[in-house]
Amino acid sequence: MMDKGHEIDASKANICRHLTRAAKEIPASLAVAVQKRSLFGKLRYEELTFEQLNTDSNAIAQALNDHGIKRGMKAVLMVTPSLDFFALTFALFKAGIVPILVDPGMGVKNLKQCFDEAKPDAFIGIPKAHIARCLFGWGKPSVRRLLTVGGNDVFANIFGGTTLKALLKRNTVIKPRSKMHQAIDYDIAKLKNDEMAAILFTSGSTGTPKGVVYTHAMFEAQISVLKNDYGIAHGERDLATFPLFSLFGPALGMASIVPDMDASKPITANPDSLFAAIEQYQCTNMFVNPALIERLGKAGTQRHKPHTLPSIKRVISAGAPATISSISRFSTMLNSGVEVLNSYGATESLPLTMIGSDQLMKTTDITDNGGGICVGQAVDGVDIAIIAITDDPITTWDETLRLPVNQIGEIVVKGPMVSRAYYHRDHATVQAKITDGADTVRHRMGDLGYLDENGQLWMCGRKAHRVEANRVAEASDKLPYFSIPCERIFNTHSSVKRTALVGIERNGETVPLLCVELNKGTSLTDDTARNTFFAELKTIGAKHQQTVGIVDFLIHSDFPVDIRHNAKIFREKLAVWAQKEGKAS
Ligand SMILES: Nc1ncnc2c1ncn2[C@@H]1O[C@H](COP(=O)(O)OP(=O)(O)OP(=O)(O)O)[C@@H](O)[C@H]1O
Repeated sequence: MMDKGHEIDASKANICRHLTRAAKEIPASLAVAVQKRSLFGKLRYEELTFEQLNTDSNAIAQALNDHGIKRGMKAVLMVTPSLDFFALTFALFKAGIVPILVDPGMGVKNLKQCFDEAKPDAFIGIPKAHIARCLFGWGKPSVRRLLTVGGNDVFANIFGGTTLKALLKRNTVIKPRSKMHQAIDYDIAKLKNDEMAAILFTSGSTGTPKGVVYTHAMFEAQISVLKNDYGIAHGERDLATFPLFSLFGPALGMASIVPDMDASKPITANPDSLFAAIEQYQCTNMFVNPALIERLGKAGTQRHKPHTLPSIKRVISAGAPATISSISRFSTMLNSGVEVLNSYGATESLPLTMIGSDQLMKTTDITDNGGGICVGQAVDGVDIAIIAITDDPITTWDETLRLPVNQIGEIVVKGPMVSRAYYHRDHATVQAKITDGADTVRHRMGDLGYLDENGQLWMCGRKAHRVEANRVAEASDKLPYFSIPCERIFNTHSSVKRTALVGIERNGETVPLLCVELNKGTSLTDDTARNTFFAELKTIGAKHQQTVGIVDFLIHSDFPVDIRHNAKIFREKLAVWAQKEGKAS
């Protein structure tokens, strides 16, 4: 499913071809705008056209080569979204240098592990990233080249590198940045379709983050989906709140408008900055994760005069499950007919399925009754199969592995955006990949779900979060307890904000236990109130086959969740806590 009409030659893959084409076809159009908030709160914007972005990235690619960072090397990129971030990333791709992209929100320990595994040759970062690199010894054994983005020469000298500005000045062919926007040619590296183009780390919600090997063919497939399935066209403007997705903008001929926010902590974003950026550039598209949908929806609707977003034609939500209530609230700011498109996927393969908000609303009843979360139909070119649940590796694909419709199992995907391996994680690769013929690899998502008779995928939680407990006699089957279906049943109680299912050991047996976070303002002050509440939960649980036997409850004041999405509950941590809290209710 390559870009229809633009089939790429297997020996000439490089997504930068889209940028060079846009620079020729729409040179003066806006490619990137970055919002900055001054100390006094005033907003201003820095901009690049497609021609400028193309020229800047050519110049930087040449300067990187002159600095000794060359094709095939790996470079950590820890630069906050800025004009430099865009120009640098495209420069790395143009030069065939492999960027290593990590989510800084994953924590210091995980970051160290990522860098130890990825063995970077170069480290490119803002001053803060270099300070952390020195403090924690990130990449120490392998890094030979350092580059500081922002900051000054004195700082760079202390931390052992040079600044991007100095590098560009030193290069005799290239003018300083302010005068840089003049034609500079660079011979773009042509990578084989299966050659490593980037390493992207997963967020590590079920363990240590894993480095996913990306190829240009995968990026090409993602661009095709965004064009064909999502209908993104040249000339659009995107409010880009996720750095990686913001890079696709210029490759799609769409301007990326980057708001002033910490992309690794979306819930700390100032909604007014985002609304101002949308207004300023009349954005047509928004790429936001569920945490931001929640934050913006609340901020926009809970004010004297509710905010509206009339320029927006499409909202893409991805990365974690969004709640129907937050989508409904957010949608009141949109023109009628504009939908929030919910995407399902993972770092290893994205996007895989999509469902519009109108259709999603109609699935509420099934979700509330334990049918899982509907994540929609597969996008063009993706094949979804459900296989029996096992933690064992599966080496070779066989069609007989497919389970029939409506049966819950592990979600397995095949398609051009599906990665083939983890970087230097052979064990994880064996656990997650299934060979299918000579060239194809299927990816086991580590998620559970089922396909219905209309080909819609329903997500039932992570495989690692299922609870294999002995079912009580009333249960009609011997299935494990699945996290999302069970939790969504209990979440219907009006005092519940969210719940998390865990397994605890009691008298040598695994017992399902439900951790409960109460709605803000709800407190159960005495034992009577608590017992009444637990009795109500028990009644709800007893009504559904999926939850029969869940009779242990614990109230937790604030669930541990990932910083980026504020939605991925760390059930592993809760399980340890619940085990200690012991015999509840
Ligand atoms: N629309 C969605 N609805 C429900 N869950 C989703 C959705 N989109 C993504 N997810 C969840 O997020 C996961 C992908 O997240 P990501 O690639 O960031 O890594 P992670 O799974 O959080 O980390 P790790 O694999 O290291 O544990 C999916 O496998 C799925 O569990």
